[in-house]
Amino acid sequence: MNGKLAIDAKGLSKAYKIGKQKQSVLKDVDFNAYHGQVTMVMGPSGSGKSTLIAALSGLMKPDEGEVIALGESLWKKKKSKIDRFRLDHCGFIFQGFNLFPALNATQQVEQVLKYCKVKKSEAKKRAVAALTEVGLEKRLKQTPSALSGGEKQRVAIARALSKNPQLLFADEPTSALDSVSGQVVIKLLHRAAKEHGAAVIVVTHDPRLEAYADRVIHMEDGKILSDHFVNQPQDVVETPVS
Ligand SMILES: Nc1ncnc2c1ncn2[C@@H]1O[C@H](COP(=O)(O)OP(=O)(O)OP(=O)(O)O)[C@@H](O)[C@H]1O
Repeated sequence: MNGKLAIDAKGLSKAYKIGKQKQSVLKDVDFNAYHGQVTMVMGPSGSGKSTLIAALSGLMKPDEGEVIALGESLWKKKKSKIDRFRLDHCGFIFQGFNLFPALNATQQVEQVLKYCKVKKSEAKKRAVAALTEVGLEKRLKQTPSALSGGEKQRVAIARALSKNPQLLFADEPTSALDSVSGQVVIKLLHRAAKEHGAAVIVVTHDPRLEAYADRVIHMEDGKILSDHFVNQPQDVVETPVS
């Protein structure tokens, strides 16, 4: 599985209307990502990184272009099927953790598995296993208010990993964290790629994360400026950037 194409997008364009003006945010972008790799998307604020992730993950329909995700044309599906695809195959990690304030760490993970129609007893086992994998086996019963920022982000990662997603999207996952917690988080994302075979796509401003990337893509003004493999795997051929 590792080294196989997971997502392949061609000609993505998106413009937002602000009053009567149109702002082009993605301009004919081609993008792909491979199983088992951490692909980092970097670039200045407003360059279109989050919009790209939204188009790749079925959260926001691009005006033009196609996304082939796990061999299926994402935007040709009905909305309900896109939602199902996201639930079944995609994990998300955001800067703000997005945890439910009233639920403890185990319940945060169980909740998502419930939406994925995993049985209650199985969900509990998987939640504990995922939280143990991120080193939170002693914090299973804590609610977010009793957890540090780094621990909250680890709960969010456990929640994403518990579904064993083939596509893992992280948008600025370390920007609210100190450098030690940030490193733990990126190491976990790296492990998700190497051990679970996920295609991990990380949007970040944080240059320290580059050390853990297999590939670094730079965006500017809605376009991809550069795309290079850092640790070139043998069975992947570098794609030229037009
Ligand atoms: N829903 C929206 N409506 C209107 N404009 C939007 C919307 N979402 C994003 N934009 C604009 O599109 C541009 C690109 O936004 P995007 O969030 O994709 O960039 P980014 O590279 O992720 O930026 P940042 O690093 O600051 O998060 C920005 O100018 C932003 O203001």
